Amino acid sequence: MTDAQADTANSLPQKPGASQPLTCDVAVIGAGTAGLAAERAARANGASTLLIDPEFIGTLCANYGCMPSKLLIAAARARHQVDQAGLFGIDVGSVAVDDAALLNRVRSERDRFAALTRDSIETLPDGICIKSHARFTGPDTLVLDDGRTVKAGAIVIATGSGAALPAPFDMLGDRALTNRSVFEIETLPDSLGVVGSGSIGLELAQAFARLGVKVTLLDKAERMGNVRCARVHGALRKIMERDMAVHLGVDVDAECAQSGVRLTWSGKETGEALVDRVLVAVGRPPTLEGLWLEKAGIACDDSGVPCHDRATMRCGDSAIFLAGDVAADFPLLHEASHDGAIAGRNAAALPAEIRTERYVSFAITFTDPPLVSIGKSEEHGAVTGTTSFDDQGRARVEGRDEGALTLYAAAPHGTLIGADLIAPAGEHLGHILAWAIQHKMTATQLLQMPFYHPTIEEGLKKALRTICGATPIALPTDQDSGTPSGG
Ligand SMILES: Cc1cc2nc3c(=O)[nH]c(=O)nc-3n(C[C@H](O)[C@H](O)[C@H](O)COP(=O)(O)OP(=O)(O)OC[C@H]3O[C@@H](n4cnc5c(N)ncnc54)[C@H](O)[C@@H]3O)c2cc1C
Ligand SMILES: NC(=O)c1ccc[n+]([C@@H]2O[C@H](COP(=O)([O-])OP(=O)(O)OC[C@H]3O[C@@H](n4cnc5c(N)ncnc54)[C@H](O)[C@@H]3O)[C@@H](O)[C@H]2O)c1
Repeated sequence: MTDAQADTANSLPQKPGASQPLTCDVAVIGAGTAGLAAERAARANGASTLLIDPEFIGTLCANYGCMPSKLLIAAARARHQVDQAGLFGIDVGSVAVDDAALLNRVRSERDRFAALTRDSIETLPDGICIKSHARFTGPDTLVLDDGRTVKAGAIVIATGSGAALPAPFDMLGDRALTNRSVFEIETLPDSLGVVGSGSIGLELAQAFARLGVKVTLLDKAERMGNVRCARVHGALRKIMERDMAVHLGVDVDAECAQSGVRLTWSGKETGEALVDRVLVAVGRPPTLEGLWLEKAGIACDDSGVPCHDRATMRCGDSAIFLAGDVAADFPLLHEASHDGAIAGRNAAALPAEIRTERYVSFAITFTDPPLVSIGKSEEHGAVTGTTSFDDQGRARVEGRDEGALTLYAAAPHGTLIGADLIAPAGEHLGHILAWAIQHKMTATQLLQMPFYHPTIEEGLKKALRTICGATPIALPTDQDSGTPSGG
């Protein structure tokens, strides 16, 4: 325990009756997506539960994450479609964005989603929710803000993650935005620096740019979005650069200047830009501080995250489990909710162990077109098949003919193991491929499925045929090997 933590421990107020510990089979720390799922699963499996959270404001997803970001992206898409109308011979005249109306819709819909999440918390049985932080005082005991203690048969840590705000961005005051403040702005800035081209940076940089903001996107890495395939990254870069300036492989410095921020960068290139605000999207470390984990008696990895088994979410042979972003495995919504279900079920079942096979890894970044990464890649000794959407039939019809796809398959049978793509309807192609990969389908088996014409899905055929051609398994012989117009 640090001195500061010891001080906090000593100063925790004592509630009358604090000497009587609260007891339960499973205590869950954090009422976000993962924690709510863990509590539900533990209770459904017969455990008595306590759910501890200092706020109970609903989830990160609803308040500051998935939902407000998709609402802003939806507004940007509406504006972009209007901008594209000329391609189809439709003259819409001049376009004006009403900042206040646009941002109010983002916030009011966001508030509605958050209220729905809070409503679901309201329906939990009486006595389960405790409004407090929780800190470990031992492997099976917690202390609350008011000094009460909790003794639990098992404990699930589901405390999520928080936006990193490293130097020099921490000195910019409210000129630096993170995912918590960016949806609160009253007007769109004229210019915006976006530092970090992970999912948050890519999605919001493109949305703001398409709403008319002059965006400069910077990353210390040479590839945006951690994209594995050079072809797909090339297509992503071309798409992003259409709307903004992109500088990769650079160290970024920032200082307050005039009423905005001066950004300077060096490395692969040097440059500077004066921007109104900076969105800092350089990662989200797990929320572990203040949990007094050192008292929990569990081993942690080099970055301080408790070592855990993804099949059970259990930390070693302790009665402590992880769920959601705090586990730092795949900080995504569907994984947080799956983690929670697995952790809650196993926590209730202790000492029995129920192992779950995890989903194939699957991430969609909601750029336009969407960027998708699934499963394993070439690095794992795969056969590859590629497709370009630059002249694909249906994509061309829609005026959305850009993008690239790389499929990875294992020799000798052409079993699909992964994919990288940026493509129109990418989120739907991604689901088809993720489901096929999860079911261990081969390229031949997927080719034996009906493909409607003309669709974006037809774009998959070329990549699948290349993989079939590279394996001893022949192309399906009862099928036409030609390509329909634009297919
Ligand atoms: C801008 C943005 C966009 C995103 N978009 C997507 C998307 O489109 N698709 C997708 O799949 N994922 C997306 N994500 C990721 C997704 O939102 C997260 O993976 C998911 O919400 C994590 O859920 P969680 O339960 O782990 O965390 P949270 O929902 O943050 O829950 C953690 C809870 O722990 C509580 N807590 C913290 N410390 C303590 C303590 N000491 N004691 C008690 N309680 C504590 C907090 O109050 C909080 O309620 C996005 C994230 C961001 C930031
Ligand atoms: N559509 C989605 O599913 C979605 C959307 C948004 C966020 N998320 C989740 O939220 C998580 C966090 O998102 P994120 O975009 O903040 O993090 P990230 O880890 O995905 O990307 C961070 C980026 O910042 C760069 N970076 C780090 N430090 C830097 C520095 N000092 N200067 C310049 N660049 C720097 C990194 O190279 C990296 O490209 C993601 O991992 C993702 O799981 C998901």
